[in-house]
Amino acid sequence: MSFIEFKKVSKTYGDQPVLDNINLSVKKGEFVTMVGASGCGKSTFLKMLSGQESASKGQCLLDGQPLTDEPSVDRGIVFQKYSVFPHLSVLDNVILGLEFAQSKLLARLFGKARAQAKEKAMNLLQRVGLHSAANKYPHELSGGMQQRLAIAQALIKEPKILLLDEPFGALDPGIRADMHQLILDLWQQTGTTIFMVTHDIGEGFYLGSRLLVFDKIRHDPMAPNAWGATITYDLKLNLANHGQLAKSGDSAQEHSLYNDIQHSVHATARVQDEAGPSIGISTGVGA
Ligand SMILES: Nc1ncnc2c1ncn2[C@@H]1O[C@H](COP(=O)(O)OP(=O)(O)OP(=O)(O)O)[C@@H](O)[C@H]1O
Repeated sequence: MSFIEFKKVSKTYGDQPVLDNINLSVKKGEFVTMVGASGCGKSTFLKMLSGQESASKGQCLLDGQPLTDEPSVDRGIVFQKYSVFPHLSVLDNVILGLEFAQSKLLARLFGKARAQAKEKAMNLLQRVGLHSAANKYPHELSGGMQQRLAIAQALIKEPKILLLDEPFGALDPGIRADMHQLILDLWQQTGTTIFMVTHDIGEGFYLGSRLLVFDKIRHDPMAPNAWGATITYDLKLNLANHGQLAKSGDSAQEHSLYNDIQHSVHATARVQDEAGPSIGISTGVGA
């Protein structure tokens, strides 16, 4: 049975279609990266996975059950902009993740439960390279450190799914490379299923075990918002090369797909920006 399944899912906001006929089946432990032109519904898709938004049509299933629209410890979320609490220390930010999960009423743990939470949080801070900053406050951290903290905060609950919305988009290239290694290490250690939105197609190829492209297959230049996007490419990436692709020089096939995807995403972005006649329609390529 699939771990996550979307069956004929569509999403509209008011009368604006955003996503159309999404069909997807994901197994436990996949690392799914998602790319697409700005505004084509990638964050909306993540919000449906997180339960913040529900489908307008179709079914979203987790372990065969409809996804609930309540925040759940099943799902940890990290956004592009640092989503940590400024008035709490690094350590308390991570412990808070557990407090919310374990003590829903008070969001506080006491005594032995807090001591255990502290030990678990320190272990995780060690794994993300922040243990020596445990008593600092977020404003004392660099951007990369704040994203490490946000990832630790999401992972402390041992979520079944980690949702990442452009988590490295605001970071310098050198720090991004460190974060790539960190997220690949954590993925391999935890076996968590990851969905990650990125604007960087190369990052999508580099990190993912599977890459989804969201794009519109129908465009009306006079009404750029008339149609929603769907999944136009669903690529299983070469696991033998996983994490090495960008370094080792891509395989010819993946290189050519990279170019096709870049072309179609840019064409859609151009149509949306200009609402002009230069239209690129992507042809779907199955995995
Ligand atoms: N809560 C909402 N109410 C109404 N419209 C919304 C809402 N959230 C998103 N939209 C619209 O849905 C469309 C898709 O937005 P979404 O943020 O999912 O796109 P995206 O692909 O993640 O974009 P970006 O890459 O720029 O972050 C946009 O036209 C946006 O304006």
